[in-house]
This record gives sequence, structure tokens and C-alpha cells, in this order.
Amino acid sequence: MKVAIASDHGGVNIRQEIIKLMDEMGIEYEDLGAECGVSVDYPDYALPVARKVASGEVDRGILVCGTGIGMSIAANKVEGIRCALVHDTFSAKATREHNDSNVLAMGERVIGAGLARDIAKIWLTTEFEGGRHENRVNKIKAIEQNK
Ligand SMILES: O=C(CO)[C@H](O)[C@H](O)[C@H](O)COP(=O)(O)O
Repeated sequence: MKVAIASDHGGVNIRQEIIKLMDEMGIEYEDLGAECGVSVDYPDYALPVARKVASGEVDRGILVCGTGIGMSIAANKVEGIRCALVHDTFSAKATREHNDSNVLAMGERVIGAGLARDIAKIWLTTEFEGGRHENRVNKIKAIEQNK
């Protein structure tokens, strides 16, 4: 699996923690910034990650900002992206099993690095269940295509 990861200035610490986790897990990743200590605009970081996931260049994306909200709103504007804003381990598992989410967003001003690490680990290792959930995800895809 290959993952693209990015944060704005509000999410640098959790991004570094998740990069450490992916190194430990042997997961290949592309780190798309932002540089530490510079104030940036989160859509400029959400978009490249979302586009790489949507095009199939990478399998998944992880985005971190202060709340995770701005990143998730921006990423979900890209066709094919199902970005889940997650701050608990139950949702991390459920959004993979039920929504087949392909981007994870978290907020560094909301949760600590330890919980973010647990969430990312679960999200990265949980499979989509398919079945009834596949029908529902297909309905989301149909909305995108105005069907
Ligand atoms: O997108 C956000 C809010 O929805 C993020 O939390 C940003 O990191 C935040 O808005 C950045 O705020 P700052 O005051 O410029 O640090």
C-alpha cells in the first residue's frame, strides 16, 4: 500500500507521528508537507493528496490540520474521494469497514498524537466489508455522477 500524507501548520506534529508509524509498519508513503513553522492554507495541501488518491497514484491519503474539518471538506470536493474525519478508534474501524474511506482526516487541536497514531493504525489495517455497504458506497458514487 502507498499513502500520501500532508498537513497544514496546525497538523505538523501528528503528521510526523503518523510518518513514524508508517516507517514502523513498513508502509510506503509520500510526504507532501507542509514545512514546519510556516502558516499555510489547508486546501493547498488537501488537494494534491486527494488528487493522488483519486487518480490511483497512491492507495490512500492522510490529512491533518487543526480540526481536520477544513482538510476533510476540501478533500471531499474531489470526485472519488471518501474522506472521513475521525477522532476515535471505533469510527476509524467503522469508516473502513462501512464507507471504504480512502482518505483519513484528523485534527491536532482536537486529539493527541497517541490517539492519532492508534486511529491511523486501525484505519490503515482495516478492510472494507463490501456486501450491503458496497451498495451504499455505489450510491455515493452515483451522486457524484449526478445519476
Ligand atoms: O481547517 C481548519 C479548520 O477547519 C484547520 O483547523 C486549520 O488548521 C485552521 O483553520 C488554521 O488556523 P490558524 O488560526 O491559521 O492557525
